[in-house]
Amino acid sequence: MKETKKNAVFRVFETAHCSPGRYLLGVSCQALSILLSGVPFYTVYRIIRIFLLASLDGVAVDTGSVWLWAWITAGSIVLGIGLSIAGSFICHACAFDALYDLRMQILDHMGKLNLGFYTGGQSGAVQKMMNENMEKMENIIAHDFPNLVGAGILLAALGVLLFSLNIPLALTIFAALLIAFLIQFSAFGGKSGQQIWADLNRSSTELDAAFSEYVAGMEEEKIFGRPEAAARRLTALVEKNRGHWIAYLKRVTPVYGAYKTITISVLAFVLVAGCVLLYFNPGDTALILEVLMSLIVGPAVISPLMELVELGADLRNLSVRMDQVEEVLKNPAMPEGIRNHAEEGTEIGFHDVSFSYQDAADPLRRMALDHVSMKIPAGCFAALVGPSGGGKSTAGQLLARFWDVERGAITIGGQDIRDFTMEALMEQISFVFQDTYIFAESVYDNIAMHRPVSREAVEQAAKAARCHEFICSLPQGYETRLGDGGHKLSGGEAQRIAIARAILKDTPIVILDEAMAFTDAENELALREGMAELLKGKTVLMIAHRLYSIQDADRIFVLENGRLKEEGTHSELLQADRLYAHLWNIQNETEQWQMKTSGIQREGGESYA
Ligand SMILES: Nc1ncnc2c1ncn2[C@@H]1O[C@H](COP(=O)(O)OP(=O)(O)OP(=O)(O)O)[C@@H](O)[C@H]1O
Repeated sequence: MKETKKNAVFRVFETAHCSPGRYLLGVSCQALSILLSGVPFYTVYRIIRIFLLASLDGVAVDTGSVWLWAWITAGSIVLGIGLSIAGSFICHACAFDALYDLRMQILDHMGKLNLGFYTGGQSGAVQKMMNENMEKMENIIAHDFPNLVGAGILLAALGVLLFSLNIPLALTIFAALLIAFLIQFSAFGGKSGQQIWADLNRSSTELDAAFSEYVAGMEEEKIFGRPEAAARRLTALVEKNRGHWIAYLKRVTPVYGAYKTITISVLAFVLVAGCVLLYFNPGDTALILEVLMSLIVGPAVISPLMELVELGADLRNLSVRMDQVEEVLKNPAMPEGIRNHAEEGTEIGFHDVSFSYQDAADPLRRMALDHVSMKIPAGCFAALVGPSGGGKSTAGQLLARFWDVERGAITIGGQDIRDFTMEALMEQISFVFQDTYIFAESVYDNIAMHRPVSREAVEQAAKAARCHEFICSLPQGYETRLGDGGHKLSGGEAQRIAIARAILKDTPIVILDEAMAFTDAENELALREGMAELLKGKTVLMIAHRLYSIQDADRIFVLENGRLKEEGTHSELLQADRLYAHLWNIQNETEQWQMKTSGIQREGGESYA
């Protein structure tokens, strides 16, 4: 059965917990002010009527009544302005409150989601929603919805007035407008109309995505590919989009022209109908006045009707935006435990852990970790190695609860990590990623990460992470602004900032995921010396590709295709002569080959190394 969704405005207020009563008051004020904007049409008619009747009857004009209607006109205008200001103020306040509450809910909820949410594609959608959608929702709630209600009420009131005045004339006005709107709907209605609209939307989205990719991939395309081929692909999409626009315009333009002409010339329809009525009822003074009234009030119907149609589309828009908000809020929050700290040390245990990124029902499901059991004693320097895609990063991320395991358990100090509060877990773990995010803030803030730490502590951590020197050479030293619009760091420099963060955080467990991937040989050596002292006594899980960098590890775990293949020390694993020994030999051969080739080049005197 098709699910019927509640009105989008109700959904906003239901989700955002903002007073619907206050909003209703604001909308009522706005609606009343719009309704009052119709009053002068009636009062002016009454004034003209007084003058016309006096001149037809040859009597003096009833100036008292004229003044009364004039005062009513002025009063309705002043009251309308007052109500409009009050309504607008209340509706804006409600919209800001509602959106503030929605933003806070989303932020709060995002804080409860597993960290894996941020490594997926959804974070981009959330960014878009927080920036673009919220702004547009404010507009719809503060302006469009009150205007829509006001336009509806005004339309109903004018309808009642016109029908009570003269039914054939009222029917003429509404029939003309109905025909105009039916013509307009015909442009988008029907299978072919909807197809044209859907094709245009699809090709525009496709074009946007292609443009972004074209710009983002320009470097690679120029170096490895053929930029002219990429430009041709883009040109084809531009042509396609142009074709859809032409099809759309061919359909819409004549229809829109007819719609506009009919709505604007509603007066002509009233005039024709009025003349016909007067032809059959010559000398009917009341009828003359009714025709006059219809001529004055008729055009007043057009603008609220147009607003109803246009704002209706905006409301559909609000519904789509609310769907996106609800989509994020629907992501289940990660259940947290109640343990505030680890009492039993920092031994890490993987107990028969299985995990997949795909659902159980997915036919392409592949286990990222498959029945993995590992024990890393407290204070141990452990390494995770193995072929690419073996599950090393996944294992590190599961330990920090980026996701929860599907089977088995991960423990710290014998305690399931799911029993800890997230804060308690994060107090035990530091994570240094291969790709480091640098905030658009000062170097100091990027290392301190908004924690109350002294300048000395930050500098000490930077010294240990071998980044103090390059920081001092920056224009404003530790106050230099980094990130977007600021000083750009190299990959290696950014990674050393991340290591400084971890050193400063000083947690008993440190996970290093290819943390030295961007570090050159000289810096890696210096970094190791600096870190050795700081990692002393800590439980370290190092994920590495370069085996020579972990040969001193107390324990090495070798993962392949999500399975733990072997474990031991470097010499034990070499002796076992299995996967690790094989990988070690390949890396050695590669290095010797590199040394040989650079040697040959040097001998030939043509080396650029
Ligand atoms: N966010 C993700 N969504 C879906 N699949 C993923 C995700 N991250 C990793 N995978 C898949 O899970 C498997 C294990 O990946 P993982 O990154 O843990 O391996 P790895 O050993 O760290 O690889 P590498 O050495 O190349 O970094 C791979 O098949 C990978 O394609």
